[in-house]
Amino acid sequence: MTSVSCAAVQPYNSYGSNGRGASIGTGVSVENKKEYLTLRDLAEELKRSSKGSVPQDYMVKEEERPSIKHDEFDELPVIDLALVDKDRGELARQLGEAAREWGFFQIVNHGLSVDDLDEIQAQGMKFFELPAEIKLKLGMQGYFGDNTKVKRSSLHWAEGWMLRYHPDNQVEEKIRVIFPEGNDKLRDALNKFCSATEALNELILELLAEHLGLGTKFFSRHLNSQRSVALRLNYYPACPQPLSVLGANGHTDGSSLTFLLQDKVGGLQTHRDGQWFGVRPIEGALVINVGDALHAWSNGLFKSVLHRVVVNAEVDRLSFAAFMNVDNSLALSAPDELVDEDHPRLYKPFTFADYVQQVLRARAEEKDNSNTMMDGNRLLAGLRYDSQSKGED
Ligand SMILES: O=C(O)CCC(=O)C(=O)O
Ligand SMILES: [Fe+2]
Repeated sequence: MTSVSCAAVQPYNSYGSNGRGASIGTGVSVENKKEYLTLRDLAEELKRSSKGSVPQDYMVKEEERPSIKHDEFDELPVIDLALVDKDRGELARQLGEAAREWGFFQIVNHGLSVDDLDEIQAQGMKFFELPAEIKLKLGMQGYFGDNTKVKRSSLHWAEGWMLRYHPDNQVEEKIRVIFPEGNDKLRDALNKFCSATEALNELILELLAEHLGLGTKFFSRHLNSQRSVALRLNYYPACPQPLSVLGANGHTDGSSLTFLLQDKVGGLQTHRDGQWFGVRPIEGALVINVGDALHAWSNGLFKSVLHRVVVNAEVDRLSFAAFMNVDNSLALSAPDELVDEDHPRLYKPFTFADYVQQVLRARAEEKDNSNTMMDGNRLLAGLRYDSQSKGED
């Protein structure tokens, strides 16, 4: 895979800059930004020195500032996957309704135990706790958190580590960059999370197809050797001014489905009926959301919902996201079964590569760093039949 298609795996997290750069602004007492190589270093310094304030560059616009705190939650559907053996039809109904109504849901009894999840998170946290010089060895392609360069990730008050899992599993190779002698525990943790979520992805795509009355393999048939999976570890250090920053700006994912393991802290928020709602951390659960690819493929029936991350002043937060993407060349065309007079075909058939072009075009046109740029509805607008769009050429 080329680096472009690697970027394609998750447009929000992988493309371009949020334009804010990472230089230390006027608001911080820190003179030399190079002393604080990573965001974690800067956050640690702010924790130590009570006079420090968040650099201007990290502050978000007034209208984007969080109004709901990291520990205020709404109830998303929680779906018990153990139903698969008892009543597959009922499980398909629950998943389908959640994907249509909410675009976000949580699953329990999915096969990864609480101990497995704790171990995965412990290994992930150890990565972010490494000295800056070691993390920086990964370079700007996959590690987001270098404070000395213009920030290339749209994630904001966050460090991130992005690796490809399919095709060609980069886990071992990337681990060797930071641990030349290898690190079996970290490798096993990352591989376990990805392989388990890949299997769950296949099952859930099958159940969602069944819910829509399509052949079981309608969405999952592309999961062959060309399938595309990326892993992202997100680390959000505690921030002394949590209401002035965002851990992640509002965005949708480009995936078909995204599987998220969040820790106990909370901070993920979804947009619903014009408001933001916090996603409650549930021990042992995984959060799943529909991405832009599945939204378009289901003729808009499944929702790709805007989400963001808020941070807090007390405690760092960690999350693992596995993005289940579609192959660049796969034509995403809604099946005839989902099209009738009341549900006209919304999108022209497009490939994921076309979608990536849309994202790049939108980013190039981005003038004001507005977070709505990352809204799938806007990104996909040029691919709609009813658009007057510039996206047709
Ligand atoms: O950390 C989270 O809760 C969400 C992260 C996210 O949305 C992403 O990485 O795309
Ligand atoms: Fe996301």
